[in-house]
Amino acid sequence: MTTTKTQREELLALFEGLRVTDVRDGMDWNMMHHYGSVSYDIRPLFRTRVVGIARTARYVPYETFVPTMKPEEYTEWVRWYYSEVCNDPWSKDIEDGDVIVLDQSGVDVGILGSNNTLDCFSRGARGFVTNGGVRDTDEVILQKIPVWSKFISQKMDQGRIRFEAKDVPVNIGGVVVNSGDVIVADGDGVIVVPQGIAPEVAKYARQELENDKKGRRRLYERLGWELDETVR
Ligand SMILES: O=C([O-])CC(=O)C(=O)O
Ligand SMILES: [Mg+2]
Repeated sequence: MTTTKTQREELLALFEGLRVTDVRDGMDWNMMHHYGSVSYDIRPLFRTRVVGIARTARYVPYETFVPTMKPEEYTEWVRWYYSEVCNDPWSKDIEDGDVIVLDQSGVDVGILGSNNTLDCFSRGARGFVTNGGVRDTDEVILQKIPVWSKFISQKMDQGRIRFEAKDVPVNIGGVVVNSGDVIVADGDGVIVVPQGIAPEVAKYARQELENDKKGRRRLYERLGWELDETVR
């Protein structure tokens, strides 16, 4: 995994402005046709784009039952659960430019919400990808926090899911994501680029973007349209 701040900035600069489709093409140009595209059922909560470096964590189903208790005892139990069982030790590691990638093992909870996404965002995270759910979505959208998820879930974590490991390989929509991989995400979904091939992928992705711009610029001119930033 890239460690220095400068190396991270250089890596991210290679992908700045590239679309998911350009990066898809750049992977193809490197004979990676089989790899990188996260399943199309993992979608953005709203139209936005992000380029970042993956920071992964895995969560698994909670195996234990919830003891019977009174509502006034439940508040304390939930506090314990979030601090000891479904915690997020990876959040202390967040660096500028991270995309948080969570595997929630198919559990129907909103592991991401209005609070924890904003907290991570304030620490430098640029966006979030989960193969599970997000909740509090009206506020997440209002706060403009980029999230790609499989579904929206109303449910909290306690009694349902627990933290298992951080910085481990995770399977997100059929792609193994490692901490340090490059993540590009936009309205077309999410693509993952293994760090080792990132410069070669970015080079041919850039070629595809420039060809697309050139072609569409000619069509804009034929149509008498004003040129916008997507063709300049
Ligand atoms: O509690 C959670 O795990 C997610 C959530 O609702 C929030 O952060 O607002
Ligand atoms: Mg919440």
